[in-house]
Amino acid sequence: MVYVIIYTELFESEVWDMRVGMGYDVHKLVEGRPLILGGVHVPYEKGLLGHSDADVLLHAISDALLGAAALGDIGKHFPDTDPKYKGADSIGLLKEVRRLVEEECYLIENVDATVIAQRPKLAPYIEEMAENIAEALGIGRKQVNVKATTEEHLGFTGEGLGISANAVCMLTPVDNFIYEDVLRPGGQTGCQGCPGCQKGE
Ligand SMILES: Nc1ccn([C@@H]2O[C@H](COP(=O)(O)O)[C@@H](O)[C@H]2O)c(=O)n1
Ligand SMILES: C[C@@]1(CO)OP(=O)(O)OP(=O)(O)OC[C@H]1O
Repeated sequence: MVYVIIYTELFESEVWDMRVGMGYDVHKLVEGRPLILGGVHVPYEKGLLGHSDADVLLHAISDALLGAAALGDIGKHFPDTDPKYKGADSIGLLKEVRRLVEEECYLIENVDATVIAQRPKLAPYIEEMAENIAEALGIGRKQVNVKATTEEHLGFTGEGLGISANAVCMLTPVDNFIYEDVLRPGGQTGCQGCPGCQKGE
């Protein structure tokens, strides 16, 4: 009962500030470049063109996270005019996005993303992509979902001219977990009782 009352008060007092974010990115497919998606080198006759490694999936996820934390977008933090990011490994950029999000005292609840590619078949690589993303973000494997779809030969992705990706995420302020933990009957898990991430595991 106390649990319900305090939770109701949290909702009413705006402390319960969950945030959603969405991200979208697209890169052109060209010959002579490796195809990197979710930090996985996917064997294919073409790769994505970009200033960085052009990992369209990680860029969409980065933008979703930055959006949820009201931190702008990937281009603001890693400008494509900066030689520092030439050929950049987007897993490293995603880790930096995580740092920025955590600096704002948010925990990442989940990430869900879709890669839109007519070819190649991505199913064999999806698990490794999700594992890479979970590791870079310091969250559990079950907090990440990656999907792939074709666009039924329609439009620029359907014609194989490029690959795009969409992502959404949810963040929770660290505060909520402190309140939840105080109220949680029984045991405590994770760092100092915080159940929000796997940092201590
Ligand atoms: N590049 C892709 C695209 C799709 N898949 C998998 O195939 C399923 C069916 O795709 P549709 O576009 O016909 O809906 C999809 O759910 C994916 O599992 C893939 O592996 N690689
Ligand atoms: C990460 C960056 C760095 O140049 O990568 P790009 O390969 O330029 O990719 P894009 O998604 O067009 O923009 C994001 C850039 O900030």
